[in-house]
Amino acid sequence: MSESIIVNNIILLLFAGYDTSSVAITMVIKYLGEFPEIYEKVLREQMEIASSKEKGEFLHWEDIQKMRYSWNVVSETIRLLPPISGAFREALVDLKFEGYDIPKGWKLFWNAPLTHTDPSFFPDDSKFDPSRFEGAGPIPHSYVPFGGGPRMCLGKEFARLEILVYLLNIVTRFRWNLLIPDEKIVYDITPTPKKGLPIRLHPHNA
Ligand code: HEM
Repeated sequence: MSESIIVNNIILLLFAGYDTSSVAITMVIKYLGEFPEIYEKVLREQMEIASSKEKGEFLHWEDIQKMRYSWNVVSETIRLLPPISGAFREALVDLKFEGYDIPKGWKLFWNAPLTHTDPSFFPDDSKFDPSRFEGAGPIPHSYVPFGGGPRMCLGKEFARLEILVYLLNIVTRFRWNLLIPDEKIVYDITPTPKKGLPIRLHPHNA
């Protein structure tokens, strides 16, 4: 393997493993700032888990499994603002799709934001509604923030762990408000708040 391929793989791993989760956390902060009633539900769930711990006791795997509502909120966040907008696949055979002929060997880009806002899968698609993920949740391949198939994100469970642990730590300490309500989000590879999403933190015990 050439040095440039090794360097490229390392850079990709750093991006895949760091920017994606940090963008997801940023967007959760945005939505929780926008929807105080959803923040309250997350706080209640996280407080229940935090208060079941002795002082200084670490979180356990079972605690993460109890963060169901919180994960539904994260899932809805990355439905509306997926950290990665898609990836490439190669057509292994000639195929037809929606009236288009796609020859074998062509490269295709599957698009997460478009898939996630298809109203036949997600009625009232622009509404932030974590209850979409209750029960069986969306049908397979209609929800693809981590991709799908054999090349699906291999860091998904690690990402879930770090996002939920972060959420517990911030929500049990602070409320916050967004200093620029309706701040524009642009896709600059990943979704990026135009002005850096400034917030004001309010400690619970102030
Ligand atoms: C919210 C966080 C994350 C999101 C939304 C995300 C999303 C994705 C997506 C969409 C793909 C392409 C999958 C496909 O083509 O089907 C991918 C691939 C990948 N992700 Fe993630 N990812 C996240 C976190 C992570 C983390 C934390 C790591 C590593 C610690 C990681 C490592 C990778 C790697 C190595 C691949 C390439 C897998 C392959 O080609 O076989 N990701 N990710």
